[in-house]
Amino acid sequence: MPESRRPVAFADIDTWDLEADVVIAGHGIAGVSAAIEAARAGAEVLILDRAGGWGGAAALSGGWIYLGGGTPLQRALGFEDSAENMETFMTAALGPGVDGGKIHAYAHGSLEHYDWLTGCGVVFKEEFWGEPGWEVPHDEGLGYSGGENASPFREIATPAPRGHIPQMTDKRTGVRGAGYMLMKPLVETAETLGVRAEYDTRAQRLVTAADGTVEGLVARRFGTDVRVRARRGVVLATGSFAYNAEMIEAYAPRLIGRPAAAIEEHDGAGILMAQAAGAALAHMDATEVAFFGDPQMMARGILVNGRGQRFIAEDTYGGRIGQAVLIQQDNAAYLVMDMDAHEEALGTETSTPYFRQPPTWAAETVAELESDMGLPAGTLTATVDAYNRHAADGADPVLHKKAQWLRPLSGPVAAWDMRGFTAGFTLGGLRTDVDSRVLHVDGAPIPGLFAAGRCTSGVCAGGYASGTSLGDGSFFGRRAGVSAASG
Ligand SMILES: Cc1cc2nc3c(=O)[nH]c(=O)nc-3n(C[C@H](O)[C@H](O)[C@H](O)COP(=O)(O)OP(=O)(O)OC[C@H]3O[C@@H](n4cnc5c(N)ncnc54)[C@H](O)[C@@H]3O)c2cc1C
Repeated sequence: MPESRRPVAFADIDTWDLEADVVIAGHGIAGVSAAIEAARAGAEVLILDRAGGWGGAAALSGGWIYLGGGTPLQRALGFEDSAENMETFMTAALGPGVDGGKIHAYAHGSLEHYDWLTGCGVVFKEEFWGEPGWEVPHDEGLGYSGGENASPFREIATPAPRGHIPQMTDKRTGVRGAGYMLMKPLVETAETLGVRAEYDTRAQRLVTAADGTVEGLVARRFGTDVRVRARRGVVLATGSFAYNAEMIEAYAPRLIGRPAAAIEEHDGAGILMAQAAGAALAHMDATEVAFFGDPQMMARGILVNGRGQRFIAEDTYGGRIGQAVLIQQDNAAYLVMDMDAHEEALGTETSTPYFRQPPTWAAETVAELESDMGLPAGTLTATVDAYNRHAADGADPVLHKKAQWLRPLSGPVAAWDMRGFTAGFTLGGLRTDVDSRVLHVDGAPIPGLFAAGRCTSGVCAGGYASGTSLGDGSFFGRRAGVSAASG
């Protein structure tokens, strides 16, 4: 029998085990941001987490947080940006079907959000990393993180790097990574404000009054029910459903067997609890998709599909490549490079040296390579012929890779079999308004219920840029805290 998610009737509870004005389920990025703002608004705040401590996926993460509009860091490093420019990029890159109100609020609130983060003690080092990469190799504070400077977005909006990375020392993911360096000052800020936390406490069901108002929740701790009263509001901040196999099958089946950049605690609990109280959902099919390739190599080569054809500008954001491979190319991709390009790539710095594996095939000619790869005769050769003809003129009229990466392939060539090299996490979830109120299927807010982070549908409706999860989790987490505190 699956555990019940149905709301418990408020009238049936006589005694409460824990009590606060605002009760938050989940002590990751959305939860801690909600806690700080609720406490600052004068509420007594209690955070519950099913894990043994704070942090969630956020503390293990790469720490990229999407900020722009001309932040002090962008300006100090010589980059022009505006809220309008940021909004244009986000609308184009994170759709189709973005929530225009959320993107507008996010882009226009970004400067203030930057100040809020640094005011809580988050440090961004004044150094830019401009090479292709998944993460910065050192402690640089700014980088491109969503294909802003690659086709098609560089033609749609003025390119500006918006991936802000909290400074780390002696980088060690999960201990001294940038995600940890984002979470630590926020948690310390919450503690200073008197926010309490209870761990090993798993929120299971909401408690609702007869009129549907959320009055608290029931959690499980070591096999026992814990009844938690929320005098002003409950905030759900429990993360994605990447590790709920049934939900993945139902909503985002391309991710079956390939969860990544998520934690096992992301089992969709917050979504299910709220759904059982009538909450609406949005973009449940949307997924972030990482691609296990080295960006320094990909930019210098060509990526082809199972028909030997190019399908994306190879110098774009790796997450955009991942989505294209998994969703449009049946999870099949091959990287093709000549020897010179390969050697040049190996001479560069990367944060992902483990993606630099030896090639699967190597041959003297493209025709031989094509045959070794089992591609239909004439397909890869036609692709390379066309690529080379235009690359010789410094152009890529097919996919618009930037001129700096264009060079005809010549001499011995090699290919990497990258079929199935994708994994990711879910972006869909509860439908919330710009004030992080959870919306009922009838469109009205559910009284007393708020949510943020990956258990909601945030700024990403389809596309993704690194930093938008920590970004919208913290931005709309804050709003959830303010709304919940105002009762
Ligand atoms: C290796 C890695 C790298 C990443 N890199 C980046 C990056 O650079 N930039 C970026 O934007 N994103 C990145 N992400 C993704 C990002 O970390 C998450 O999407 C983000 O943390 C989601 O925020 P959240 O608050 O919704 O969830 P979390 O930060 O995971 O917090 C959710 C919390 O809820 C708790 N919880 C779950 N269920 C319950 C329950 N029933 N009751 C009580 N508590 C519960 C969990 O234990 C967890 O502590 C990365 C993730 C990983 C793992």
